[in-house]
Amino acid sequence: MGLRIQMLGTGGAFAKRYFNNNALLYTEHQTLLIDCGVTAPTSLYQLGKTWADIDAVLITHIHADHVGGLEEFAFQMKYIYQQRPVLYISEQLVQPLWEHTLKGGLGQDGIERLEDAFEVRLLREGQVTRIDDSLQVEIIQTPHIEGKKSYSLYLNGEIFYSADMKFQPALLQELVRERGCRRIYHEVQLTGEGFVHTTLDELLSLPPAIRSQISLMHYGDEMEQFQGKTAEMEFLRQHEIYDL
Ligand SMILES: O=c1ccn([C@@H]2O[C@@H]3COP(=O)(O)O[C@H]3[C@H]2O)c(=O)[nH]1
Ligand SMILES: [Zn+2]
Ligand SMILES: [Zn+2]
Repeated sequence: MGLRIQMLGTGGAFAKRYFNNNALLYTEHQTLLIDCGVTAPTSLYQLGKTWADIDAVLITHIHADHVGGLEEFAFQMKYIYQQRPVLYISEQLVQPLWEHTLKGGLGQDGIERLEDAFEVRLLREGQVTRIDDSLQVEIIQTPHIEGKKSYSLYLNGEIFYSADMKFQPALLQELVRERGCRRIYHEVQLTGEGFVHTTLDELLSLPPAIRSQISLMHYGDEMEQFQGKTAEMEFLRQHEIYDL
């Protein structure tokens, strides 16, 4: 069986009808959590899973809807499961994640740096990191917030996972035309200007050949009003399991 994806949540940062946009990626042998936001623990619980079911976590950027659940993850693994979970992360995010996000809560009881709480495995742009026999990942820095680094993921040389990003049509065209991309999981901001996200109108401006590869995630509570208004692009539904 190939790769499968199950969204812990498909919501944007302020969504209340959907959990934070975090994903469980099931390979042959492992479960990888992509981002771990504030609502990840509750969503995991609703799926009847525990942190022990997660083999590794990968962080794309340090907004709370993507990292707000990491303290609980690290503490439960330390105090309940006596394990140090694996964390895949861009080397550029190690320092800001620890100094600006985790240090206040996690800094205790011998935990003085990120590596004391997690087995850190560094990701680097331009490099492909093998997570297991059926999953390789490459990080691609994409524009999101000025001065805050954020990374999209290119999985197995064929699946693009946007994380949070502004519209990058040239990147999407290049991935599809030159790098064999056959599937795109893309964030979408359904209303308002795309200052830090990609708007639905921007995605609708793409050629049908690209739009037909796109599944939509990281959307607001108003999603239901946009059913039938997204051309070939389907909304991912949280907790459903999809073959990649
Ligand atoms: O100019 C603006 C406007 C809105 N915001 C919000 O802050 C949110 C942080 O999480 P997110 O990256 O999922 O989404 C972001 C936006 O919802 C912003 O950062 N800058
Ligand atoms: Zn977000
Ligand atoms: Zn963000």
